Amino acid sequence: MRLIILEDDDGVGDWSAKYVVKRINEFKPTKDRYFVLGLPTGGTPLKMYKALIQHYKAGKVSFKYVKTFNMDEYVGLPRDHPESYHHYMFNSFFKHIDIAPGNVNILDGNAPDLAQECLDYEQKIEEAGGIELFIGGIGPDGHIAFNEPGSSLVSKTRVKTLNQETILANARFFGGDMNLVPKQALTVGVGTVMAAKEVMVLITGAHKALALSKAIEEGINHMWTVSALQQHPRTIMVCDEPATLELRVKTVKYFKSLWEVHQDLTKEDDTASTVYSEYQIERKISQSNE
Ligand SMILES: N[C@@H]1[C@@H](O)[C@H](O)[C@@H](COP(=O)(O)O)O[C@@H]1O
Repeated sequence: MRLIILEDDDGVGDWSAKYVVKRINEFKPTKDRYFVLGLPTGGTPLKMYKALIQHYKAGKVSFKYVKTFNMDEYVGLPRDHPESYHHYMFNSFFKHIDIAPGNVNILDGNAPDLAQECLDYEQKIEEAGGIELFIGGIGPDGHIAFNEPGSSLVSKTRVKTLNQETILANARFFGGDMNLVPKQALTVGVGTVMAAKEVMVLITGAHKALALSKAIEEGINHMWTVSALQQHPRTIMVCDEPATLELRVKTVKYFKSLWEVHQDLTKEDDTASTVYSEYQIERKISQSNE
């Protein structure tokens, strides 16, 4: 597992966006070979989405051959509700980039048969060839997606009842009123995230410090579901300084000593630059046709 420690949440947004750009460009997606990206919601990834939009506008990346799968969605919240994850994703990211709507996948929390919706979602991920890079966020109780404490670590996409802590944490998005937060959600499972080829988790703020320490310094435990990632061969945790408050000094020192190596992870190589220019050419052609 890698732990990238940045000064603040701006640093986390910038670093993670650069990493996504690099991974997509290195993959060189085409119409016959899509890059499959797993995406989170919440306050934490907003800066990454902003930075990705800037990279897209600067012609550094295209999402034309990218398929996305979101982690979760509330049950029973209308799709156009300002706090639905459909609404969040469209407004914070999708409407600003060149992704085709048909390549966006978000669980439908209003589906007539929720269990079937979850089975179909797993099927769609499989048909897309599996997730290349799953980006996630965590709750202060260490849940990944909506895999609350006690969730099975091999779980797949399913309906989950949210616990009090999550409802309380998310009440800030519903005018501070816990009663307005949906009590259930559809979520990919821990096993769904584990099946991705690579996972990147974004963690910012002192309120996530205990969860981060449980995730990396203690054993795998279903009460801190993000800790399952210790068994994933390719995981990157990207955090800010406040999130490291509960870590041991030697843990922080160790990961900081790898800074040079970590910086290299976002550097584009020569081949990737060639891909940029292909995108740029394509963009120029389509702009001149507009
Ligand atoms: N289901 C979402 C998670 O997917 C998200 O990671 C978490 C953290 O959100 P925030 O980034 O706002 O702290 O919130 C919710 O519980």
